[in-house]
Amino acid sequence: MSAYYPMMVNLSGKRCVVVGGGPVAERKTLGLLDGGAGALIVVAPRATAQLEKLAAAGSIALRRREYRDSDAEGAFLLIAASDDRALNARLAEYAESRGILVNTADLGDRGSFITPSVVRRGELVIALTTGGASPALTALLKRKLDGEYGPAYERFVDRLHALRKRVLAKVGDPGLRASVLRLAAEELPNRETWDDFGNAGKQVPDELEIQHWMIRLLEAAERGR
Ligand SMILES: C[C@@]1(CC(=O)O)c2cc3[nH]c(cc4nc(cc5[nH]c(cc(n2)[C@H]1CCC(=O)O)[C@@](C)(CC(=O)O)[C@@H]5CCC(=O)O)C(CC(=O)O)=C4CCC(=O)O)c(CCC(=O)O)c3CC(=O)O
Ligand SMILES: NC(=O)C1=CN([C@@H]2O[C@H](COP(=O)(O)OP(=O)(O)OC[C@H]3O[C@@H](n4cnc5c(N)ncnc54)[C@H](O)[C@@H]3O)[C@@H](O)[C@H]2O)C=CC1
Repeated sequence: MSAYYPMMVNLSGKRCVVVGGGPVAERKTLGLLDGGAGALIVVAPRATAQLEKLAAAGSIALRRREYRDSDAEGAFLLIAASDDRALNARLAEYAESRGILVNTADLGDRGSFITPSVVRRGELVIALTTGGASPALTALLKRKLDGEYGPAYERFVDRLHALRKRVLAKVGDPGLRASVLRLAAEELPNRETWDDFGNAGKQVPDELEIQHWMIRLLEAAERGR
């Protein structure tokens, strides 16, 4: 059993390469795009319709042929998702020897990282894994979290972010600052208000609304001292 260290990696401007073009490669490719991968190359003689669509839209560069080592040149990250076990094993070794982060879809702990399940709500990212013990459980828990943390969280986190910037600029006392920001986070959207909140669209938080929120929270924090 391996122990894993979770990180959130910034992929903007980083070259990422996926080897394979089946449903698994497709899922990993979509995950990389959601994660902001800059230059994304997919290499496979056969690719799913969705991967072909992404190529036609210019979101990925699809090389419709077998993998060659030159494909991995300059890569920051590589995903070995072909159905050729020997190739995936060789890719893991090749990438590791060159300091390229590598994931193997069929040989979990042979790579340098594994891919978690992810629920995204704007800047809120919930990632989970069983470390290879049960990907089926990972997928099940993701569906539960997806229901638990609805679309309203995106706007809520946007507003928390705007509030935090304002509080950091305006409130000098670090203790008071922390109290205000903790109180704000405790105002989680609840099930009754979800729909209103979520359906209000992805508005940019209103300056005045944030200012009023900060004043209300400051008063509550002062009262709590
Ligand atoms: C080690 C790891 C390496 C890696 O891929 O990074 C790995 C390995 C393998 N998966 C296999 C099978 C399945 N994988 C899924 C689903 C997912 N697998 C994912 C990750 C991981 N899979 C990493 C561990 C993560 C963890 O444990 O938490 C998810 C979370 C993320 C993603 O892939 O993007 C994604 C859910 C996405 C979502 O829904 O959000 C399902 C369920 C389904 O399809 O519904 C099944 C069938 C049921 C079952 O087997 O449990 C097999 C056997 C293949 C075979 O039989 O040939 C191997 C090979 C092996 O065990 O070594
Ligand atoms: N990690 C995970 O979540 C899961 C992993 N798997 C494993 O992932 C592997 C891939 O699964 P699928 O996408 O369903 O397979 P698939 O058989 O649908 O697709 C395999 C892809 O690999 C490509 N390929 C084969 N040889 C290649 C080469 N030399 N160079 C470049 N591409 C090549 C094929 O053209 C095809 O696009 C399977 O071997 C399976 O063991 C399966 C299910 C889940």
